[in-house]
Amino acid sequence: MGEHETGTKSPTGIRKEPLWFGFCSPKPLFSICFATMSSLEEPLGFDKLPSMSTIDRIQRYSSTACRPRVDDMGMGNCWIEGRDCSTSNSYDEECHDYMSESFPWKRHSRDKSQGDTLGRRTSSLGRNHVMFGNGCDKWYFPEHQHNPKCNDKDRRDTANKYLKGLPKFVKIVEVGPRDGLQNEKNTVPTSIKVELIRRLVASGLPVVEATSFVSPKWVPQLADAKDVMANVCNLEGVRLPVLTPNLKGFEAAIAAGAKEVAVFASASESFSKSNINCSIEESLSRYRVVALAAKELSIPVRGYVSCVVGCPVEGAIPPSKVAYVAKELYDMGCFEISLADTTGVATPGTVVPMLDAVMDVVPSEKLAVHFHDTYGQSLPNILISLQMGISTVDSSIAGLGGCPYAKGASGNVATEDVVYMLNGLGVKTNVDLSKLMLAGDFINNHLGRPSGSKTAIALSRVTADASKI
Ligand SMILES: CC(C)(COP(=O)([O-])OP(=O)([O-])OC[C@H]1O[C@@H](n2cnc3c(N)ncnc32)[C@H](O)[C@@H]1OP(=O)([O-])[O-])[C@@H](O)C(=O)NCCC(=O)NCCSC(=O)C[C@@](C)(O)CC(=O)[O-]
Repeated sequence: MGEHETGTKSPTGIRKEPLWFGFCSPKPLFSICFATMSSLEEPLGFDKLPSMSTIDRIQRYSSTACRPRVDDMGMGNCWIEGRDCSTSNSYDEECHDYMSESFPWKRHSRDKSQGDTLGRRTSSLGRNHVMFGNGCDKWYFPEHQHNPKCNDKDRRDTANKYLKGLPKFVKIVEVGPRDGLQNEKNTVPTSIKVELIRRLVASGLPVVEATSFVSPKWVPQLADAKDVMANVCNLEGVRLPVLTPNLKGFEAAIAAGAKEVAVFASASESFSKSNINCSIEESLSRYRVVALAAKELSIPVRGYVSCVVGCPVEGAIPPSKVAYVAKELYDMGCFEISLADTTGVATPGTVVPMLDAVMDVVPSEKLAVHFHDTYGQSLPNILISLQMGISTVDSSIAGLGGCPYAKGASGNVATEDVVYMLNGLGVKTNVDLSKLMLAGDFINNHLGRPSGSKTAIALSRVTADASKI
């Protein structure tokens, strides 16, 4: 079936006007000081330590907490679980030992005062290695073995138990300029989109989905796709895929300079109809035409499956249906299939069976996950996906996004939050979090509202506090 033949079919059903879920009232702009970012930009993973003032606070708190029996504390134990600090309400030697032994930052603070060994160690470990499962040489605390009180093996075993199998590197596919901005109530000017893409690229992101070559009637926010591409298509060191719903979109994308495209199917019949105005099978026929044309030009095609867990109309989606659509996309030549929880209803409990079904038919290294954060489940969903062997994650700067055709869906998981978590896990991304936050700050300033990233909000508060000291 020819593409245009398919594309001119009369609307089959429940096409609706776009539904907007953006924020309403502009808020005061953020002005973020990054002067001290370098020491604050990473989560406290095993290889990180808090500032000395934080250590002081912890010590102060522990000293007052180590007090004699207090009725409302029940058994008279120290607030520190399992320790009996029953002798004094002053700083207690026993508790001090306990703190020294149990919390890595105590040892780190000692190291720090002894020189820059720790600094060198953390920067060499940095985000580039997963520390679990490969033997003692990669353990975070080399000094640990010299401390007779430390039970190194136990901790290694615990880390192995919970974190082994995580990938060493996660490829982040930034979808903010497309998935994020397609859902904005007010169309963002082309120049702002272009600058956002440039800033995202500058942060080290390897893939930035730039725009969509879809009908401007349905997604007017991205009607400037051609102009956006004209300004970014020559950026180096990054891949800039664009969405193409049919051959018309594909041809326009290639003419505009796109070197990679993405097609988007759905595991929900209803969502397929409301999003692209055709059935799942019709969409797959269109995409086969696109995939064929792309193959002739050696253009890589990414495939999306939407509604992989739930659909706003149909409710729960069976994993077998997701697997079917994913396999069809894979078989037609998509080099990667992104599994999208369009409305953000997934939890790890539903992600596992869905991924399990898809992995039966598509290799895990060809899969990506794409979570929306409607219920705040994105990070646990990503973590469980990584544990299951996924190493490509879609996310959106500042948590921008949503789908005009998915009522109630909130933005994508924020890229800053994903990078922060991966940094904390020691998983490499090659993304510079402080530069990423500058990109987020840039678009938030333009949109006139705070970031949708918890990490960005927290780090900007911390830096603001630090700048007052
Ligand atoms: C698929 C169509 C085009 C069908 O649109 P249609 O109206 O059903 O079909 P049509 O083929 O009859 O076309 C109607 C008009 O659009 C034009 N047209 C046709 N194709 C194109 C094109 N490529 N670019 C520009 N114009 C196009 C076509 O030429 C015609 O123009 P007219 O004669 O009326 O002047 C339309 O429904 C559409 O553009 N849908 C896109 C919807 C969209 O972008 N949704 C958001 C994507 S997000 C998503 O899917 C989820 C994802 C990926 O983010 C993952 C997740 O979280 O789930």
